[in-house]
Amino acid sequence: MTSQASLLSSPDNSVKYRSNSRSASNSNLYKSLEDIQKNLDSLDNFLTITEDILTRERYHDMELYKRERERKNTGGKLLESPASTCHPPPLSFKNGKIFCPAVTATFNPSNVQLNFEIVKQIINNQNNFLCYDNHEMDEQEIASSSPDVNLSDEQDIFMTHKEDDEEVKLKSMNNLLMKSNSTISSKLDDAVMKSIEDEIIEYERDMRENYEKSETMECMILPPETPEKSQLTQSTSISHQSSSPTPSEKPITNRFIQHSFRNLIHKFNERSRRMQNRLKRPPSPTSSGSVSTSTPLHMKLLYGVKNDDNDDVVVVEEGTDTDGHLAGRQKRPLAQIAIESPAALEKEDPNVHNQCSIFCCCNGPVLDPQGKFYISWLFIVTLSFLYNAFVIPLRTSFPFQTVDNQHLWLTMDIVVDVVYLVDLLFIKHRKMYLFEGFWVKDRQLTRKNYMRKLQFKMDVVSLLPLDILYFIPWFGRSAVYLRVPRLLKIQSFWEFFKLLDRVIASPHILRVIKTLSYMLYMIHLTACTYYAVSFYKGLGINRWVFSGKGHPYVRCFAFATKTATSIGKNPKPSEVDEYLFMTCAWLMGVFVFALLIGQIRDIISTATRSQSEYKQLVDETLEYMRRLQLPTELQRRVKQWFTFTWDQQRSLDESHILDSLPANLKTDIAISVHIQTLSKVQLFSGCDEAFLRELVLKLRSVIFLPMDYVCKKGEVGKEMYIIKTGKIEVLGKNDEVLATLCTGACFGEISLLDISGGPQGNRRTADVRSKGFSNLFVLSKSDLEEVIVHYEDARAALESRAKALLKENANRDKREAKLRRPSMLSVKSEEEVVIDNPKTPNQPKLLDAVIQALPSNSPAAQLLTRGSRKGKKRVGPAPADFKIENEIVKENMNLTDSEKELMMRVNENGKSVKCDVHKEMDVDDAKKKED
Ligand SMILES: Nc1ncnc2c1ncn2[C@@H]1O[C@@H]2COP(=O)(O)O[C@H]2[C@H]1O
Repeated sequence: MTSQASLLSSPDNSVKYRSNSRSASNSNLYKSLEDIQKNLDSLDNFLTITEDILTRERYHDMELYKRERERKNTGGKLLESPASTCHPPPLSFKNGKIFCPAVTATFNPSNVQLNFEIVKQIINNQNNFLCYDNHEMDEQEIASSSPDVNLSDEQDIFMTHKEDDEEVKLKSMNNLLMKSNSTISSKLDDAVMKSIEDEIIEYERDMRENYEKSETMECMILPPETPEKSQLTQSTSISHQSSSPTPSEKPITNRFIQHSFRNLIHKFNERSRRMQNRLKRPPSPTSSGSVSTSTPLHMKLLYGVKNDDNDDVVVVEEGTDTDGHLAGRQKRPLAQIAIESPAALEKEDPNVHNQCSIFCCCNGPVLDPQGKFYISWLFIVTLSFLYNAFVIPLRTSFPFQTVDNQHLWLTMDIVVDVVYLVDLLFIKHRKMYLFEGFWVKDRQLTRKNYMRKLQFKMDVVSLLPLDILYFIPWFGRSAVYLRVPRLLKIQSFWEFFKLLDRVIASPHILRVIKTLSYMLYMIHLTACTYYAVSFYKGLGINRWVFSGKGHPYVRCFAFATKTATSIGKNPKPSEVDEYLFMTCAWLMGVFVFALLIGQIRDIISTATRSQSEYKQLVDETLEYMRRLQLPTELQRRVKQWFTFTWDQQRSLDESHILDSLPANLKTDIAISVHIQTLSKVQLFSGCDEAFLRELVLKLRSVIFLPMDYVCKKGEVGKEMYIIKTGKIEVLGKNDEVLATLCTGACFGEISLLDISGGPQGNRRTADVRSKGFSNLFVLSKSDLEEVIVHYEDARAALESRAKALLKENANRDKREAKLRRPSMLSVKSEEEVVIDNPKTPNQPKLLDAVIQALPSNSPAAQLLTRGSRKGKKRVGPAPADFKIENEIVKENMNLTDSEKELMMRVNENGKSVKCDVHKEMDVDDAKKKED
């Protein structure tokens, strides 16, 4: 039960739900890290292939080098290496793969050759870079240091510039690495770019250190021609570069680069693994149990972009507001985003803090947009807005603001302005919002979120203190129209109605009120305009304008209402401007009125849709039954079922209502709905929580009328039932009530489980009848099997109960059979009775006493003393004297029943007689036993 309680408590569920969405976000991040790792792995593979190819290239270069030397010796021209190109085709790095458009175009991408070609291309690129740098160092090679440099040239360079400065070479390698890194960086996922840069810096430092070390190391280089050389080059250190720039040096360089690459990859891998581990860590209780933490922000790894202003890599955060709309984007330095700690968040962007220090006086909790406080506050803001919305046009057109009362109006104005200001400074920016499914409660972020929104801008503009212009004589205090910007607070009005719509029990009424208020406002505006026009033209100058008699607002409002609702009977316009006014008013009236009427109709029809559907269904069903001329009693019962079901559930099929919801929400709703019943199901009280969660989704509600049979004995069992409300009777033979079950009890499981050894297999073992109206949950056999297969304890509980019931029923049957047996016997004795003589040689004392008591010549005494003949005797009526004698015996002697019985069975002829007393006694005995 405890487990059920914990399962069913709604806060727990909501936490589970939130933690679900958080874990979803985690898993996304986890996946992307896995992808990064995969990419790194493929890079690693790529390097392995590169190493292979480099070995081949080395031998190839050696060949070329030899040939070139021969040619030079013979005065021939330089040979062009087949591998060389004038302009190395650009390489690109994407999704952990390297592309070379020139190569890709000529080879089938699936071909392994493509990879080799790409690798070759890289090698050429690297060689070219190296050559280029070396050429710069030597004027003799200026001509060949052009982009047209080929592989042979490089070898030449290596040969002819042995004395090149080592540092220059190291620089060239650095450059090469930086170039290749920058190419990769530009193509790599932006999210890891920053990390790459860091790694490169680290790498450069390592390389410099290596170089410094290398200077102190011994150098062992053999001439390229010797086979030993190639072996020895394997073991040479980086310092080889400084000794002899022979072709053998290139592989060393390449290996060095590869080594560095591997290092880099290793570091990347480690880093991503670390991130994954961090993600794997279970959430802290605060983060999982409460929506109030800033945990979601830790997960905000979105996409990196280059900041246009300062070239820093920044991250664009996309947020959604409480309504699920995109709340805008935030750019933040990439360094901050990987995994943010709450502390980091606190420190985040101190400038923002300074910029809006005006807000920082109000430290305090964030506000729940659906909480009571916030809604109450919104109500105050809405009232303030409505005040402005009604009063500004009213005071502008009607002469209601006089010198006498203007201080009152001004006080009211100040009050509502203060409300606006408080809302802007203290409330709105504290409102927490949803971001990627998490409530963001960080104060700085809520503030930023508010400031990003249009609402903030409108709120600021709405507070423009144009009222100051009152002091300018040209405007004066009557220039209330200066307060028009206050109407920009309309967003709060809408927000209030939207929130209220979600919170209150009957939103339809609210919607009608909102729609009516729009209509009234339109009429109000028309009334104000009518008075303003009349005043401008001169009150009472003709029949159309306001005459100035009566209460101006009431009269003008009535005029506007008649116009807007097209009631008519308004004074006829006579002049052009009057016609124009009336035309606009009529058009507006028709349009707005049609719109409003339509809206109200929609609202009402939505509110009553399910009821009208129900009515329609009832009508159709009754009509159908009438057409088929079904028995009146059946029709009455169907009607009864409709009425009761509707009263109980306000819907005929509850299941389809939740169809569109995701499974977890459906389960939560189902649990909340069925909590009462499930908590009473003793059978499942010890079962797994998960079992109940699964079970609850499969339950279907059914209603039975009084004396309806839920199932009948012998039927094939296809469903089992849990009683929600009402009483159910399990009937035995002759409609004997075996058990009465009530709320929380289960039945119908025996035939469903098909217990082995059960007498009837999958057949119902008893009739089950609804005593009154009862509401049952039905669980189909397939659903039960589907769930129970995973929960052994639940199956065991059901089976043990089923077996217990079977045993109980079997015992009952046995008892009944036993009870029936004597009666069967007596029926048999109608035909024949067998009496056994006492077999014992010693007569019982009582028998002796009987014999003594009997007259010695009486047949009975003779029989008793001589013994009876064993055999079957036909039963006949007992002689009258026997009965009398027996009566006497009974009366006079204190005999036991069995002795009496014996006596009664004995007659003087030694014949067996029918003995009704016996039968009666037997039945009595059985009854006593049963009792
Ligand atoms: N003696 C009993 N007491 C209570 N319930 C019973 C008894 N006998 C049978 N049932 C229930 O009545 C159900 C009839 O259908 P089943 O045989 O499927 O399962 C049966 C049991 O759940």
